[in-house]
Amino acid sequence: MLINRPFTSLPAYAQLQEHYDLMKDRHMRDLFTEDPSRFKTFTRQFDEILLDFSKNRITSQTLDLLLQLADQAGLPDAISRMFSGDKINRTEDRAVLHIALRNRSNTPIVVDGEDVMPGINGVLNRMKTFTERVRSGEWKGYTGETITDIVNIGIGGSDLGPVMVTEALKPYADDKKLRVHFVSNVDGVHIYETLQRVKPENTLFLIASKTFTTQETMTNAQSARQWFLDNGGSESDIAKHFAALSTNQLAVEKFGIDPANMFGFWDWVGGRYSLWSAIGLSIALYIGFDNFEELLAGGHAMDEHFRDTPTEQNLPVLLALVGIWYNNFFGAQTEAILPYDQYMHRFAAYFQQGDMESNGKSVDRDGKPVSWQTGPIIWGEPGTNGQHAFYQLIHQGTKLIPCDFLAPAISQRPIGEHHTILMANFFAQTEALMNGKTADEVADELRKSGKEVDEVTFLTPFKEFSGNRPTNSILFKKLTPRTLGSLIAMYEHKIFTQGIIWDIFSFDQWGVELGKQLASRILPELKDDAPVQSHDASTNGLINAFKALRKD
Ligand SMILES: O=P(O)(O)OC[C@H]1O[C@H](O)[C@@H](O)[C@@H](O)[C@@H]1O
Repeated sequence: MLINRPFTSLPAYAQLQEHYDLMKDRHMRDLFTEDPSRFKTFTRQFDEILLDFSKNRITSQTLDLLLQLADQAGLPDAISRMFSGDKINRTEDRAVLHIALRNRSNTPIVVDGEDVMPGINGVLNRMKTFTERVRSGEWKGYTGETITDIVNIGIGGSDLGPVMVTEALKPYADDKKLRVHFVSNVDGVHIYETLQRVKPENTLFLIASKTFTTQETMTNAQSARQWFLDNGGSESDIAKHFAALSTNQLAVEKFGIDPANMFGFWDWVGGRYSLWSAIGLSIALYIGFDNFEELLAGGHAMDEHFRDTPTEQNLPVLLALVGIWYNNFFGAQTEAILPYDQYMHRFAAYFQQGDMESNGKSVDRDGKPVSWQTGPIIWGEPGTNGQHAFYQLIHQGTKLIPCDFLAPAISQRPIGEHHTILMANFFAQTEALMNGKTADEVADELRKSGKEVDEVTFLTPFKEFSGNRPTNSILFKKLTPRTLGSLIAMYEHKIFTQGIIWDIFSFDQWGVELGKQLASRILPELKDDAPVQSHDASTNGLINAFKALRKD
């Protein structure tokens, strides 16, 4: 059993509340002036990743109290339970072992009396052989031609991870062996547009679904299958063009996919943590198996750091605690993830699911409603695009938005001065958010530019920046597969840590069920034009309006 003590009853919680009263009006500008070694105090290094969390509204005392909070919530024990295969996902009665998928040291991890590592290594070996056969051209389609295009059909965790990683690691696919495409939305537009770009004889479809029952994925998979049959392929050719990534062998066989083309995983892999499993096959095909292994190695290195490093040096724990400070004491509702790397343009979208599906919960581990805030709203876009879109609100709006800035020191595409300019923006933004610009500075500038006294008085409040807006800076050498693996695992463990401290279950996702159930109830009602009356007035009204509108 995990320790579950209501978050607000932890002794450090009350101390942090008192401490918040002392901190809430303190400006980071003053904290930096008072402590010249602040950068040193609040930076940590892991491999080629530097975390600078000095631009936060914290002092050493804040950090001490937050660390006590983690300790009192039983974090060290929770970590060891996860790593040892305990069934910490209680509402689904499952272990949580995405860490086993990337356990490159191969130490046994036992679930229900069985070491899971041989099974994991077996699937990895099959993925490797398959990847090499397809990439080398040895695997032939039904006309004898090689495969040029991979279409991954999946949604949620069976889509977002592979999309994010294949985008982030595009430079590692420079050998242009294969193109990858992703179809997720049940909107027919998505599969239509994708199929426009591929030919049946050169295309390999990966049907990616943990359950193999997800309506969107099954609908898209059936349409892909039909398209294949309508455009030259036959039933007996399916085996050359369809593979399944799933835990559900029966459903895979029922669909008509050769079990030899099925890559399995296990119920202890959560969908949003599954890119490390067979769900990552599109990644391996795209960047090659060696690079996929490097990704796993990076994740594993972060796992060891998370498990073995004292909390005050532990990157995921520190990120989690700083997040809790704003979420639960300053009342911040959201967190922005802002990668200054165009290849990471789906990183925030990926962790939208990672974080919000994990910690978007409102009952504690005893099933009682929580009286404190849990998971934040996660959002973000790559810099510098965000700067010209929504940063105005981050700088001068009424909301406090803690931001993570991420950037590589070395660009994958060093062209002229681009990267230096990009990084100048990165540093300028975090500096501006911290320092702001005082009324005196603004007025002085206006006077120097020749403005009259009245104009200076009028304009000053609009041009003033309060500053004191928190950021973490995460700087790394280069976006290699290994570093990306570590960054992903770092955020995964941040989410885990917060879930433990908030006393919630982070590995189930019951909240996605109701909408699914209702959609399957409504679907038959949409098949004819008869008016419906079985719902509330709004839903009836909308369905009936839709039925009227769709008649041309
Ligand atoms: O891989 P599957 O089973 O198709 O599930 C796809 C997605 O479905 C639901 O939205 C949730 O359960 C997600 O966590 C999951 O990633």
